[in-house]
Amino acid sequence: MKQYLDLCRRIVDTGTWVENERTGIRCLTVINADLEYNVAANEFPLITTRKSFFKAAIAELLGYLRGYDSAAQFRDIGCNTWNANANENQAWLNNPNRRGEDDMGRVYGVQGRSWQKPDGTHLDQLKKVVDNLSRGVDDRGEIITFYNPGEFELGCLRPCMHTHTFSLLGDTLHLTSYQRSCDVPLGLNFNQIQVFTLLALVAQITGHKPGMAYHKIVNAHIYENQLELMRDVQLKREPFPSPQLHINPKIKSLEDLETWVSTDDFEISGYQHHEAIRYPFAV
Ligand SMILES: Nc1nc(=O)c2c([nH]1)NC[C@@H]1CN(c3ccc(C(=O)N[C@@H](CCC(=O)O)C(=O)O)cc3)CN21
Ligand SMILES: O=c1ccn([C@H]2C[C@H](O)[C@@H](COP(=O)(O)O)O2)c(=O)[nH]1
Repeated sequence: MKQYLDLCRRIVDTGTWVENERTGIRCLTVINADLEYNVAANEFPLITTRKSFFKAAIAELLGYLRGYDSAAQFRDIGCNTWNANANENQAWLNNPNRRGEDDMGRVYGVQGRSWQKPDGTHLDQLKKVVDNLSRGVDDRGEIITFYNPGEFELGCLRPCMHTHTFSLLGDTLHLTSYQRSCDVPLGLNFNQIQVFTLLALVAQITGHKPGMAYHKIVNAHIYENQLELMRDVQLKREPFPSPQLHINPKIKSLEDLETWVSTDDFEISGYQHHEAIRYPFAV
């Protein structure tokens, strides 16, 4: 939690104002932030200086792992975060590749599970990584990347958290996740949960101990219409200790994640938090 608050404080104190053409809202911005989560010690990086709706973040992660491409699929499993980008983003509404209501196009999980090869066949990046790790193999390229510049025009948004690299040292699995653009009040609240949970889940289904998750962010920003709430409300609060995450031990395979797993299989304990803050969202 301290590292999150330090990043917020750093943006407020030292950030530079940058115009943003896509949203029309300028952002107070810093470049480069390195966050670390101790998954081995189960220090779940849930924001405590406001109430965090962690199940929606885990649902979003499940949707990515399943290769979802529609905001309706995300809604069905308890996540509303893609409604606006699928249905209210003017550039995407004007894009002839959009296939109607709720379509997100070839974003995130579609690339992760079904990367199109030049011969027209598809590559399942996640399955390759899970299969190798399950056999105890780390080929130094256990990488899942959602970043496919050749298909940007086929999706509603370029992926923000775009690449995840797994590393196996003995029987301990580590994760390094890369993010190009980060809405610190809203997006990072979800992204911290997702990086942590991704490592915990992949360690569980491949039979390893979870170690450290390293979260590397390039452009970290606060939108102008969020600044006052962050500076004058959230940053004035004292954080509580980290809660713990409990994942249903019956989850044992990628197939389990694809079929029956839901947000009911994730619980937390020890979550003390301040009251909710509703930050504005820039489409
Ligand atoms: N401007 C912007 N910021 C983002 O963080 C973001 C995007 N766009 N577009 C794509 C996804 C969607 N994401 C989102 C979208 C909404 C919330 C959000 O409204 N969170 C609320 C709680 C939502 C709930 O109750 O489930 C929050 O208070 O954290 C979070 C992440 C992250 N990404
Ligand atoms: O997982 C996510 C997804 C998105 N965001 C934020 C970062 C930016 O504020 C917007 C995306 O805008 P771009 O113009 O494509 O950079 O969404 C996030 O923080 N986390």
